[in-house]
Amino acid sequence: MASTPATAFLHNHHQPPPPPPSHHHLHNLRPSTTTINCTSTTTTTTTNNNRHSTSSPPPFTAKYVPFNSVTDESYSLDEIVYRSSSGGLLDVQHDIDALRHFDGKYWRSLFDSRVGRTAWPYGSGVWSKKEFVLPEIDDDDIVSCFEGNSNLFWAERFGKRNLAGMNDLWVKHCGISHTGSFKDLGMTVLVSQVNRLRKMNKPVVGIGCASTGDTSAALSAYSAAAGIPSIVFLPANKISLEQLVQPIANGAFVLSLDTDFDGCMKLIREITNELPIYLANSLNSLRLEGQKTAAIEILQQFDWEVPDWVIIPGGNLGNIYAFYKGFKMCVDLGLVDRIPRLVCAQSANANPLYLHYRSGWTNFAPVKASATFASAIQIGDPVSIDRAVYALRNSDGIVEEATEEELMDAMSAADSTGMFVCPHTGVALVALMKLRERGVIGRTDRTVVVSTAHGLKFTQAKIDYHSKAIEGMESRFSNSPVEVAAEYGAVMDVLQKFLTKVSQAQ
Ligand SMILES: Cc1ncc(COP(=O)(O)O)c(C=O)c1O
Ligand SMILES: N[C@@H](CCOP(=O)(O)O)C(=O)O
Repeated sequence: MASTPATAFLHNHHQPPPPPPSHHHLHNLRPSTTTINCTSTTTTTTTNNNRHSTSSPPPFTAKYVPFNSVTDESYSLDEIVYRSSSGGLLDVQHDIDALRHFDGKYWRSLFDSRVGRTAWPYGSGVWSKKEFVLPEIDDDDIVSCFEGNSNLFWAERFGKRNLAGMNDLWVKHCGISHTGSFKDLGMTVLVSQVNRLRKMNKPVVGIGCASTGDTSAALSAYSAAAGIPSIVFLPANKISLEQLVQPIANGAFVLSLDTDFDGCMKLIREITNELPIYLANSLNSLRLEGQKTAAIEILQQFDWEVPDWVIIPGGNLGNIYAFYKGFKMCVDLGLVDRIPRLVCAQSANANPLYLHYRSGWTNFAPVKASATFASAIQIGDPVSIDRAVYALRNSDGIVEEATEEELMDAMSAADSTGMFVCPHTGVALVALMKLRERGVIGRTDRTVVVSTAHGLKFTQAKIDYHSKAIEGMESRFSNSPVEVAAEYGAVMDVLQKFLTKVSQAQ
């Protein structure tokens, strides 16, 4: 493996020069396949002997274009722009012809060669796919916490017990991550690009977002790592304490606003148009470039076999499109030959996409989202509605919804098989159960449920469930602590009863 130890510390300039321990140096090594540098024009060979081009590849590039529209309009990624000239969404478009200079086998081997390594920045699950993400950024400008590479967990017991023997069920734990949600995947890309823009003296004083708790946590952590001020707009009393403490601890400027997420989103859009604050919500298509790597990672974890179904909880609806985009790019570049069917799962209390789907995609109307235990998806007017509809229509997709009782039961049932998932994952599990019951998803279909946040962010919801404190909810999987006197006899008594009960059940 080629390394540049003498200059290695330069590649992680947010940290002090490295002390002697070798792991710090390792963390900053250049990649082993430096020959596929994003701007390389030299003859290319690889260390793994896959198909390689003997002619010079053109540089890999990407730009903003209007989303799903045929036009000449485009913008450099170094411009500060969130909307097309007609006010529509933007998309990051890669030079696919340049990437096609290499075949699918080449890209698969390259990405596989980077997994689990410490070479800066390719050890990150996002930056291991740098050429598909932000090909032109300098490695020194990247702000990464080595996000991604999350566990794709075989949910064997949940499948057997709760889905009548479904045996090829997987949970992609995107929430087991630096700040506890999938938002890290997109935020590393956005904050890295802002870091670059600031070095170019572009007018960015801080980065801002509206949030239901996870975007704000990721934004404040990555901004703090880069030394960039962050500003977060939170709907007062609508996010969990664990989520609230994250931006506070990371030193963000936190505004608690007497409105809901949709109200915060409207305000941040207006304010980022006026002040030198860069918008970090997924309206900004840069975020989706990072989030799409979760889809590529799933393919990689299945040795580049394509699952039949991927089920994703949806709120502001950027992520469902990010997954579509990741899968589609792998088809376009020959890494795989098809995409999975996508399912978007919503809380019945915040279900504008579900209603739109049920209307046959005829008329979209925002809703007033009401309180839900899946609080991070309490969103009634999703900014990425057009992206979501596009993703679902092009993947033969389905939208499902889950009631409060359904989602809490599903979350708790999953926890009782050894997971510790968030309520949003509960929403996705309900969608799976409904589609299995209707026979849409088959018993042997390979299915991935995307778990979007860490369960530890939602402890109050779990405590309320297990203590049967939720009005009108049976809490059928509750498991509350037994209060018992600290005496040998009392403890023996309850334990004997417990052991009798469990042996009868076995
Ligand atoms: C935990 C969690 N799950 C799911 C979502 C939905 O993602 P998206 O807004 O991209 O649809 C969000 C945020 O909205 C979230 O924070
Ligand atoms: N759940 C999100 C809502 C905002 O979504 P975004 O992807 O558009 O930033 C959050 O955690 O804030």
